[in-house]
Amino acid sequence: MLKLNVNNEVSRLREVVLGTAEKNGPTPKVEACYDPKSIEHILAGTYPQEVDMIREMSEVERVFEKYDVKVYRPEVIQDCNQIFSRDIAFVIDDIMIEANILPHREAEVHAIDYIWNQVAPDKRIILPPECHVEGGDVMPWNDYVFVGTYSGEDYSNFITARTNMDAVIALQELFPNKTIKSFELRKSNTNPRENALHLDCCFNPLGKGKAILHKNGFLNTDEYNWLVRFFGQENIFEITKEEMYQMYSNVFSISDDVIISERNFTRLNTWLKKQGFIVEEVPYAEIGKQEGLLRCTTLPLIRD
Ligand SMILES: NC(=[NH2+])NCCC[C@H](N)C(=O)O
Repeated sequence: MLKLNVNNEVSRLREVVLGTAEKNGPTPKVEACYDPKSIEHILAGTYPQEVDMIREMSEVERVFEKYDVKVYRPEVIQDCNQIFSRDIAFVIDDIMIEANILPHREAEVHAIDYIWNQVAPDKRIILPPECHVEGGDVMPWNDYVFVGTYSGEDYSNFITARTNMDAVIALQELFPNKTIKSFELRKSNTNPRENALHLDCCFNPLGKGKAILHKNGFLNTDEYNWLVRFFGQENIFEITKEEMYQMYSNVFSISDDVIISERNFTRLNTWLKKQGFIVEEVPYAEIGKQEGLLRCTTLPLIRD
């Protein structure tokens, strides 16, 4: 049996799922895409190649090996995009919740059934079907769980809106001892610079009390300000619209002081090092073309 344990985003990582770009298939048609950044790259002829993405992900695997982190990969499904493992399930405390993911991505979920089946049955949860939720929107943070959502009446028009209020309420019922704190995110199906696809596209809590934040990703200023107060203004690394587009907030913490980041994120990496973090820099720019980065490709199972 797998004894899961994830209470926050930064405690020392022991076991993790890393997505895969194997057999990702050819460049998709625009109509088959579910985020505006992928569409942009298809139209520009710069959509990432499978070989390049496989190479980038193996660099991340190498970093995990260096830190003695056990890595699981999803079972490969022919012609299926399985890069963003973050969204297919998530762990809070010792409970694994299978995501009620965008129907386009449904097939991805069962590629980790072999992990799911190792979790004690009373620790596996599937929320009712009306609860839409993806792991990129869910961040356990000790007594809190931060959740990105969109509750506009036009929710169903947004293929970029993945987590609804039904899920927020269901999570609160599931974890009565935690505070589920939700944040309304800005959504755009067409402009990636105005689209916070998931909470981890505009916010990431780090070790040492620090956090990365992008104000425009939030629809509600009070909710943004709540985070600023929670972490303290002096601990926030505020990113620009362009940096959000580059996925600066989507780094991944192996521990309180070790962070995996993209090697071209110069302004961020310089700041992180100045704060005393060890920054493991990897090439991930090809992965980034599909509106996800390091946090999105990982699904932590066990942290200390
Ligand atoms: N946790 C995340 N931010 N995941 C990014 C997923 C990106 C993927 N193209 C999608 O639209 O679903």
